[in-house]
Formats: sequence, C-alpha cells, structure tokens
Amino acid sequence: MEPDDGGWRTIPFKLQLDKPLASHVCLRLLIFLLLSSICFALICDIYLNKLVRKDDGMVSREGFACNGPGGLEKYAYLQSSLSGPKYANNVLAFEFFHFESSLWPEMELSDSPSDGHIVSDLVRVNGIMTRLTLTLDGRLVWMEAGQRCLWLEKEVLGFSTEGSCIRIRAAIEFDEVGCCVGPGGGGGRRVVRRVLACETLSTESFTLWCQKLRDYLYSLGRPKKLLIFLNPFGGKRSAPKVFEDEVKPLLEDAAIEFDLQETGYQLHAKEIAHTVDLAKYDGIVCVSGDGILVEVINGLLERDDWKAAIKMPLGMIPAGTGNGMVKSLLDSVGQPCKAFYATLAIIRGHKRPLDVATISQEDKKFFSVLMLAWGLIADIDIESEKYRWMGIARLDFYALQRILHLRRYEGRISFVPAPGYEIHGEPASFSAEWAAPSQDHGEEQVDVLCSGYQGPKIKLEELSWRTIDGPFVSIWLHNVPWGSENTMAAPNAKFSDGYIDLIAIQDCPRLSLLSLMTEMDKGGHVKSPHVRYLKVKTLVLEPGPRTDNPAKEGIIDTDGEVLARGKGAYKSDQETFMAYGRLQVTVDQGLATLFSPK
Ligand SMILES: Nc1ncnc2c1ncn2[C@@H]1O[C@H](COP(=O)(O)OP(=O)(O)OP(=O)(O)O)[C@@H](O)[C@H]1O
Repeated sequence: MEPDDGGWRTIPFKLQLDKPLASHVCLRLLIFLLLSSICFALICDIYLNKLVRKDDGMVSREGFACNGPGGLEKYAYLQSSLSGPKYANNVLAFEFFHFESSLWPEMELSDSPSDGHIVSDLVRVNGIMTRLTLTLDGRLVWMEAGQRCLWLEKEVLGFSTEGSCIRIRAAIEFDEVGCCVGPGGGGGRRVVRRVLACETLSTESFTLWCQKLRDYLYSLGRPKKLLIFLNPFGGKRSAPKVFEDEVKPLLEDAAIEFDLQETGYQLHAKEIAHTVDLAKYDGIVCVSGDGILVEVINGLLERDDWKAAIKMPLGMIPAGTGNGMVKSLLDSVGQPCKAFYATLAIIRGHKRPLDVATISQEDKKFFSVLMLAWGLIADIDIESEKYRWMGIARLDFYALQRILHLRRYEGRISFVPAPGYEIHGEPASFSAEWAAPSQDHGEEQVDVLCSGYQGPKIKLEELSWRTIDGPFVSIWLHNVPWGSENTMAAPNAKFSDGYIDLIAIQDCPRLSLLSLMTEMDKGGHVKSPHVRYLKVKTLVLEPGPRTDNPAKEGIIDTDGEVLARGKGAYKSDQETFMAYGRLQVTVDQGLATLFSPK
C-alpha cells in the first residue's frame, strides 16, 4: 500500500469488500423477499380462510363475476371484499380460484335437462360458452368442468342485471366432503354464497331469461317486501351489526325490499304491529330475541282485523338473549342457530303454522307462543336478574342457589290432557269459576262486544278435566322444544299440534334436581322419574304461597316477561299485567304463521 497524505494509506476498500458485501446484501434481500412472500401468502391464506369459514366454519362469502375464463373476475369480486390494492396480482387468487372451481354443484350426466325445460339457450356462463337450461322442475343446468346445476327453489336467492349480463345469486349448501346437499338436504355443513354470471347473446334471449327466472321465483311465494323490527338493546346489543353484516347482504341478493324499524322502547313493536298497514308487507321479521316476536303477535291479535293480520308470516333472526323460537325452527332441520340460516329461511319463504296460547284472567288476555313458568324456573329466570353483571352464567349460579334453598309452592293445576296422557292427575269436574268472563257469553255476542282476538272458542265444560294438587317445585308450559339456545325444555313439543307441553315437578331430592337441570341442554330432564311430562289442551293454574312461608308468594313468567308477582315475591312492589291468582291457558292450533326453513 502507498502512503497517503498525512500518513493515511489508501485502502482498496471497494475492491476487497464491495463484492462480498453486494452478494451478501443481495442474498439477504432475496431471503427477505422470499420470507415476506411466504408471510404474505400465509396472511392472505388466513384472511381468505377467515372469509370462507366465518364464525362457525360454515359460511362463505365469496362470489364469481362474469367474463374472461372466470378466475380473474372471481378474484376481482373477492378483492372487493378485501381492503385495498395490496392483494392485487397475488398468486393466491388463482389458487383460490382452482379451489373454488370444484365447488359448483355437479349433476349426474345421465339426468338430461333437455327432457323438459322452460327455457334453454346458448349463454356465456362465468365466461364459458355453454347451453344453459331452466328445467321444468326448477333447475338451472350448464356445463363447466362437468355438468353443473343450481336449484332455484333451494339455492337461488335472486338475480340482478347489468347490461346483457344476468347475475344469479345463490346460497349453496355443501356437506362435509364438499358435495352439494341439494333440495332434499337439511343438515348441510356449510353454505357458500355464489354469483353465477350469465351473459346472454341477444336482447331476445336476455328478456326471455329475465322473464322466466322472475316468473319462476315469484311462483315460489317468496316475500317481496318485509317490515323488519330491530331491537338495538336486545341480548348483547348485537342486532344492528347482525343486520348489517349478515341479514342485509342476503336480502339484497334476493332483491327483497324492507322497511327497517328500530324499537325505541318496551312495547314499541306491539304498538306498530297493532296499527301498521299490513297490506304493504309480505312478512314481519324480528332481529331480536323472543320478546319482540311476542309483542308483534300480541299487537296483531289485538287488531280489529286480527283474523287477517295473524296470517302475516313472521320471521326471526337471532339477536337476543332468548332465541328459543328461531333455535326451535333451525334445529328442526339440523341447522345451527345463526342469522345467516335464519335469513335464508325467510328468503325462501316456506311457512309453517304456530300454535298460540291465550292466557286469560278476568278480562285480561296475553297471547303466548313460547312458554309459561311458575316456581323454580320462573324464580331462576326473573330473580337472577340481580346477577346480570355475571352474563349468562347468572342462570347457572342462581339455579344452584335456588336448588340449595329449594322452595315449594302450594297450588293446583287442572287440565285437559291430550289423548294418551289421561293417566296423569285425578279426574275432576269443570268448575264455572275457571272460565274467563268472555267464555260465559255466546260466540256471537263475544265478537260484537270485543274487538281483537278473544281466545279459542272451546266448550270447556264438555271436556274431560283432571287435577293435580300441590305442593309444586315447578310448573312449566312449553309450546316449542327450545326455551333458549341451550335449553331444550320440551323435546316433544310441536309447532302446531294444538297442544302445549306440561313439565311438572312436585317433589324431587336436591341432588336429582341438580342432575336433571344439567340435562336440560339435551332435553334429558323429562325422562327423570321426578318429572311429569305430558301434553295438555287447556290448563287452569291456581298458584299459592310458599310452603315454608305462607306470607310469600311466587312469580309467573311468560315468554321472558313477568306476568304476575305474588305478595313478598322478588320486586313485588312492581305492577304486573295480571294478578298472582287463578289463570287459564287455552291453545289455538296453528293460529299464527312463521317463516320456516322447511
Ligand atoms: N329501545 C328499547 N329500549 C328498551 N327496551 C326495549 C327497546 N326495544 C325493545 N325493548 C324491549 O326489550 C325486550 C327484550 O327484547 P328482545 O326480544 O330483543 O330480547 P330478549 O332476548 O327477549 O331479552 P333480552 O333483553 O334479555 O336480550 C322486549 O320485551 C322489548 O319490549
């Protein structure tokens, strides 16, 4: 090395260090790029999976769009669900496409759609030219890597148009191994939202397809306009989010119009149901717990035109603490109690009748569709309110407390058993005192004197009555199987059998009681030898005081609300709709109508 100015020497720094440094930096950069691509791919994968397997791993929200070979547009649709351009040009999109492509429902090739069809034409489906056929039995059939098929009734939500493109929006149910469940299926494992883009080749074809699809969907009797009640304070206050995220997109896919009404206070939904112009709607939907449904039913039955009003189909979306009705509906076809499935049931427009129980005391009437409780269950339901801060755990905590300090109540139940349940209780003759005043009048007179529904017209004195005298631990009446999402109160209850299930406990050791309470999530409690489980047509309840303290009476609770509080009961200073005394329950078979998954 040559000496430099000031004794410094020039070090051939670049020559000696630059090359290794450059290759070192390049290598690092390469590793960095490789690692970040892997990370990016993983993050995308997790994100996309989250989209596909939302909440319970059952619901997918991706879709397809038209043109091209399908994949690019599909990716574009996906991208619109993601945030920002960072996902552009990512290889994952194509991987996702290949994964998705196999998920269009396949059809047996032997089943030729050309045998009978409503319309059949050459159309570009997801960018591929193919013959698209709408069969007489309501299937859309086309070729796309095999013969594909969509059932209009079960799978197609609706369609929209854009230029010459018809976008058919569907929700397809697949089983665990990825096979389409089809119209007969029920317990599907996951539902995928899809868009089938059909580009017609002429204006005539476009008009014909739109008309035939519209006619077919209209013929299914689906709702076109709904009145939707949303209780922003029900349950975990999740109703607005549930509606925006899960209900609204599906209603939009199905082109169902709606008027949204938030409930502002207690009984608001009842007031509206009582006065609203029902001719504007094809159904009323409650995004809430059971409380709003019960208000709507009471509002409809108090109208002068109750006979027509109560035929309005009612839909439930679970967004409350007690979602017993919608749980009963969805569980009956093996579907989870989720807003997504509940919304699909409403869109598809299937209906089922629902029994309505009239609870009468003097001239007062309350219409119940779920349950009535007196004794242990009512005490747990209502008194556990003081532990609301515990969340849902308050029920178990307070149940334990109530069982340890078990109360028994004096009283009597008199009932007309359903055929096959006559062994319960002792024979009794009908007492005129049991009848509500309106039942003393002739039928014609009742209709003239009172507006609104007055309860079923039954000749009580002509029925065979039976009686059970107390003390009682618990009396529980149930109209549908589930009392809440995790309480299968009455496993044999039917929506419209014209009977109400009675679950009565008179005497039961504390340990047995504790064990049968733990079986309520599966309905096992009704098998206990300490439980009477029967069906009744009508029932008269005469509640009395506690056996250990005659100065204290109990609570009667119906559909989650307190109907009556006795002397010395929890919050007995609060006014209730009925007095703690004799009341009568009668059932009107299939009076109301529910939107139902089947
Ligand atoms: N804006 C409001 N403020 C207060 N109460 C309301 C409001 N809207 C409705 N309510 C009342 O809330 C009650 C319960 O509503 P909802 O059916 O949604 O839930 P739930 O599961 O029955 O009960 P929870 O309130 O324990 O979740 C209804 O009886 C209704 O009268």
